[in-house]
This record gives sequence, C-alpha cells and structure tokens, in this order.
Amino acid sequence: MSFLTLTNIQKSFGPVQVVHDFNMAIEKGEFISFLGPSGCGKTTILRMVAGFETPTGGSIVINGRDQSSLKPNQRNIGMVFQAYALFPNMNVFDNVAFGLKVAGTPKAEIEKRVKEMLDLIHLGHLGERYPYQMSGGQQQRVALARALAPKPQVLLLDEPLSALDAKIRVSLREEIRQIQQKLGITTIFVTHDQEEALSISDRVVVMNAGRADQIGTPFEIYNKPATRFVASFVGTLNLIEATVVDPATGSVRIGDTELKLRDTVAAAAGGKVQLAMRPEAGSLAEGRKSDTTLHGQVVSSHFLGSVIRTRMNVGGNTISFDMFNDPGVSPPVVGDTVALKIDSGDLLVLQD
Ligand SMILES: Nc1ncnc2c1ncn2[C@@H]1O[C@H](COP(=O)(O)OP(=O)(O)OP(=O)(O)O)[C@@H](O)[C@H]1O
Repeated sequence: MSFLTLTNIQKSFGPVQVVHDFNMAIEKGEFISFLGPSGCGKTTILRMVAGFETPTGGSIVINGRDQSSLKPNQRNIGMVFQAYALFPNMNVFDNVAFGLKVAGTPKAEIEKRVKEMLDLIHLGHLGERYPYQMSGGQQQRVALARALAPKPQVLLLDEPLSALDAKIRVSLREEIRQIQQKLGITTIFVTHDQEEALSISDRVVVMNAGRADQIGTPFEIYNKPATRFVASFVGTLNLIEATVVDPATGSVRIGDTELKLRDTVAAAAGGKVQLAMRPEAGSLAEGRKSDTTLHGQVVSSHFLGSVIRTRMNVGGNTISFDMFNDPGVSPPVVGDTVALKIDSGDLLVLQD
C-alpha cells in the first residue's frame, strides 16, 4: 500500500468545482511536483492534504490512516509557503523551535534538534538573527527548517521559491531536493514553473482545470506528453499539421515529404492529423539518427548562446529546431533552403 493516497478527491467552492475526481498514490520518500497554470487547483489539493480545506468528496489516507477526522495540527505535516511566514518577533532559533515547544518537547531536546536543523540548512551561525536581518533565500531556508523540526511525516511546499531571484531559486531548489533525499521525507511541491518541476521531482502531476492531465516522471512528461495541454505547457513544442496518406500504415505527408508514423492515425486518407515535435528533435547535421528529411526555407534564426533556434517553413507549417552552437559552423540565415533531419519516432500524434 502506498504511503499517501488521494482517492476520488473533489472540491467545490459554492457552485464552482475546482478539483475533479483526483486520484494519486504517492510512495514513501517520493518528491512529487504539482505543476500547472494559475487557478488549476494545485494549492487547493495541497491545502486538503494539510487539512486547511475539507474535500467535498473522496478520501485522503496517510500511512494507513484516513485523515478526514484529523485537524491540521493532528496530521503531523510540515508546510512552507510562498511568502516568508516566519514569526517576525522571534529570532531564527525560536522560529525553528516553535513547533517543538508547542508539542511540549523537553528543552535539551529542542536545543539539539534546532541545532541539527540549522546545520542542515547551513545557517548554524545565524540562530540569533531576526527575519528582517536575513535575505529572502535565508528566510525560506529557516521556514524549511521550522517545518522539518518536528519530524513531520509529509512535507508540503507551496511555491516556496516564487518570491526569490532567479539565481537563488535554482540553488535553493537543489538544496531542497538534497535535504529531502537525505531525510527521505515524502514531499509535495506546488509550482507553476516547469523547469523547477522537471529538475527536482521523482514524478510530476500536470494539472489542467482541476484535473490531472498526466502523472509521470519528468522524462515521461517531457518526452511522452499525454495531452496537447501537457505537450504545450511543458517545454517548447512544434505543432505540425500533416495530411494522412494511408491510415493503415500510418503514412502521412508534411510539405512534400511522405513518412510513416510510429503511432496509429485515427483520421481517414486525406484528413489532417496534428503532430507534436520538440525543437531539439530536428537537426541539419549528418550522423544523427533520422529516417526522414523535411525541406523548407529558413524564416528566422536566433543565436541564444549555447543553442541556435531556427524556424523554417515546411508546406505552410513553421517548424522550430535547435542546434548546438559550433564555433566552426555558421548558423543558417533567413532565406536559406535547408534539409532538416528528423526521426519519425520523435513525431507524436496528438489525440485530443
Ligand atoms: N476559498 C475559496 N473560495 C472560493 N474559490 C476559491 C477558494 N480557494 C480557491 N478558490 C478557487 O479555486 C480555483 C483553484 O485555486 P488554487 O489556489 O487551488 O489554484 P492554483 O493552481 O494553486 O493557482 P495559483 O498558482 O494561482 O495559486 C481558483 O479558481 C480559485 O479562485
């Protein structure tokens, strides 16, 4: 049995249903990200796990115990929010000690545990500081230490990095992941930043209008998106319209090139199918695994440093592709006729 299970979870606010039939089984020690645009219901699910909201239907079970009759403070859950929710009138030590004091932990044990936590977040020397004397990143590390101090069974992180500068965000997300793995604590992380979710999670839940469109590893979500929404929300994507030649064999035409898809095609001969392709799946270079060449004209080419993103027109479709910068090779220029090598296995048929 999984450590945390959400079964048929529903949530309505008045007449508006914001979570529809959400199901998920989370294993002990897993790091799960809920990824989706604003308003898709991520925070509402997190708040139901924490006990701040009551589901309209369904059940939440943690470590074999149904949570419905438990108040938030009886669930043994640690939480970190977007805004630094530290107590401004308490120093770092007292902030981290707070949950332990409330639980009546003996003083000597509190001192030991707080020290352990401050060492874990590399702020052992700042116990006497007050929140206003610290940077945003330091404050969020203290918030993390405070959440972890009482040894919660689950850690919930609600956009904890979104108020921070880009550089700090990257280093702190890595630190959060390291700490999570070190402690082996089951964690749910809410974010609308796809790079954040892909980079630190065991599995990602892509939410769309109150439903999970897909639950999978970062690799699966990126390479095998289940829906058009997932495909376009996560990463950059080409949407290519192809004309079906023979549905039985999966033959389609893009521009003047006929190719055989790996996926099945639902449309009849002469009908259209939408295909998805990542920009990194195409290449002008020889030697890369490919079974198809698309011919077209370059309509734009942008030098982005490590990669060059080029757009070409193929029979009315604009297709972007990325090439790694090679100082010995001049990038394509607008108007060039180019031959883009692709592998038909990298073209996904979008079913929805
Ligand atoms: N207490 C409430 N009363 C009424 N509607 C609410 C309440 N809380 C949330 N909602 C609505 O439920 C929907 C989902 O909100 P939720 O905060 O879960 O989204 P989210 O995906 O976390 O978005 P964000 O990233 O903006 O926080 C939204 O339409 C929101 O307006």
